[in-house]
Amino acid sequence: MADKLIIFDTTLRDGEQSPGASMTKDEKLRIARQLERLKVDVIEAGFAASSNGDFEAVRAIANAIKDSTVCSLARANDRDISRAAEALKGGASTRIHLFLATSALHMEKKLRMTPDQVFEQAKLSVAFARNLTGDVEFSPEDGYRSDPDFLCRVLEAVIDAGATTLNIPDTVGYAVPELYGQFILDLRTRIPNSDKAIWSVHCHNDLGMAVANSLAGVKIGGARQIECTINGLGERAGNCSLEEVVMAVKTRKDYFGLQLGIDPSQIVPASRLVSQTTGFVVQPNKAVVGANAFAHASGIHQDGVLKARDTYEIMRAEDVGWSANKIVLGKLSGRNAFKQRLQELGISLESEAEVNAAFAKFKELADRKSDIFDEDIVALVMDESVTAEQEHYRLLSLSQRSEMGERPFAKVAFAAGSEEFHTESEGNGPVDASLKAIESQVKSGAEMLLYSVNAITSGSTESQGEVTVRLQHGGRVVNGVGADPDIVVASAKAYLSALNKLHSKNERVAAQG
Ligand SMILES: CC(=O)SCCNC(=O)CCNC(=O)[C@H](O)C(C)(C)COP(=O)(O)OP(=O)(O)OC[C@H]1O[C@@H](n2cnc3c(N)ncnc32)[C@H](O)[C@@H]1OP(=O)(O)O
Ligand SMILES: CC(C)C(=O)C(=O)O
Repeated sequence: MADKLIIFDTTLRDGEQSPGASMTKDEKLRIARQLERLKVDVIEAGFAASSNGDFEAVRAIANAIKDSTVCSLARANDRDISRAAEALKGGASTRIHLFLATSALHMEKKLRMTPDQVFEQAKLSVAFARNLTGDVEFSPEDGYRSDPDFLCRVLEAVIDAGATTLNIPDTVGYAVPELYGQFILDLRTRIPNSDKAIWSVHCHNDLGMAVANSLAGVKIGGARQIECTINGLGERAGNCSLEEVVMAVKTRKDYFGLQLGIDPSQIVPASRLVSQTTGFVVQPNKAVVGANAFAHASGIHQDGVLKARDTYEIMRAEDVGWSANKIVLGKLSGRNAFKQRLQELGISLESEAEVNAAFAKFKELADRKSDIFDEDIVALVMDESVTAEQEHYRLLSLSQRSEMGERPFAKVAFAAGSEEFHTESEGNGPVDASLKAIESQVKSGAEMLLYSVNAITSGSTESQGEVTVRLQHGGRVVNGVGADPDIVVASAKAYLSALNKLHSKNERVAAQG
């Protein structure tokens, strides 16, 4: 491939350095297999010398993975390097990744070494690793904050010692794109043997610029490997997001002009797997993999996307592994999106006036309910409202008892026309007991399709609760809504409200017949 960008995934090493993201061997193996399906070029599987568990994880991944290079991190000392080599032994394609800090701050305060000692140790450890494998990456840790003259000296020496990839980390996320890109370019220009190695970027997201910096390292600096993680997982604020750099390079091929080996349709499955494994939720507005990345909630955008998708989408949801883009109906939606959804649901209304009436009801509902499901729309168009005077069933009183370890119990009094009913039942919970008590008298035979609770006044446990109950009977679907600060009372009201709608339809049908 002419000008290929190598994707080096470090979810299993730097990603695992996120507090709370540690993974077992089996979890790492599962993710490695998904990374192989995603066709990443290099999988950094762990830091073999860090623990027996990580050693075993690197070993298992090196044995299982055939299509990606498997890599282990190691400090610049013989023990770490030997452990990495041992864990990687037998792998189809493997790499040892050595690091040693080169910034004045790290050398003096952390390593407590002089620059000359660091220079020697870098050279010796690369040479040692090169005796064990043909693929050696060297990272001058905190490289971006290092003195460029010293860095050039070290990098030139490690290339001579056999390093095949030079990775320039912005370890603390201090870089800005133009400066980082120029930094890489300057190093490449100044070092005489720079073309003997592949140049790589590794950026952290402390200032939210990891992706921008990595792309500048490629575009301005001429790097041909990006180190990144799924969902941007990583130490502190994380690393460069794989999904974002990959889709940026693919979508803006006109600008970057680079080839990638990645199969983008595996991006969303990889994101989900990493999120489920680590318990790190992906924010809804996260680029590419967030739940809202291909969702449209406002009428003007929905209208545009329905007419021509590219009015508001620069990539196809299906291309990155979503099943489709989403038109999310809600209070900001317009008539065109609503009509389209009716069509998809197989509902054809007779006239524009009927569509308008249904749309008005839909807007009213959407003002009260944040999530509008397809079933809400079906209920809405099949439903007919019942005025207070037409109400057949009315709640009179409700009491319930629920104690830990005992089966909940409810007593309900309600009116049906001019009659009063006093009824009681047990149930799985107080709501179930109350609805069973009502049903034991009404005997509607209706099937409950949905029960949902929303807080109308938000933000605290003092909120008014709104319950929606959807019932189906005799081919009809109705929604009943009830509100009350007590969720059990709101549920009984919603149930009776749905029964009222079924009752009023039955009455009308009987009157017509
Ligand atoms: C920028 C990065 O992300 S680097 C990778 C960071 N990842 C991790 O640290 C996760 C895995 N780490 C570990 O499990 C442990 O820290 C180990 C096993 C590596 C080391 O544990 P310990 O031997 O107990 O040492 P500890 O972590 O307390 O201190 C690190 C030591 O390594 C030295 N060191 C740090 N970097 C390097 C390096 N690149 N090469 C050689 N020595 C190094 C430090 O100077 C310190 O040495 P000292 O003990 O003589 O002061
Ligand atoms: C080991 C190196 C590449 C690293 O993770 C960093 O410097 O952030």
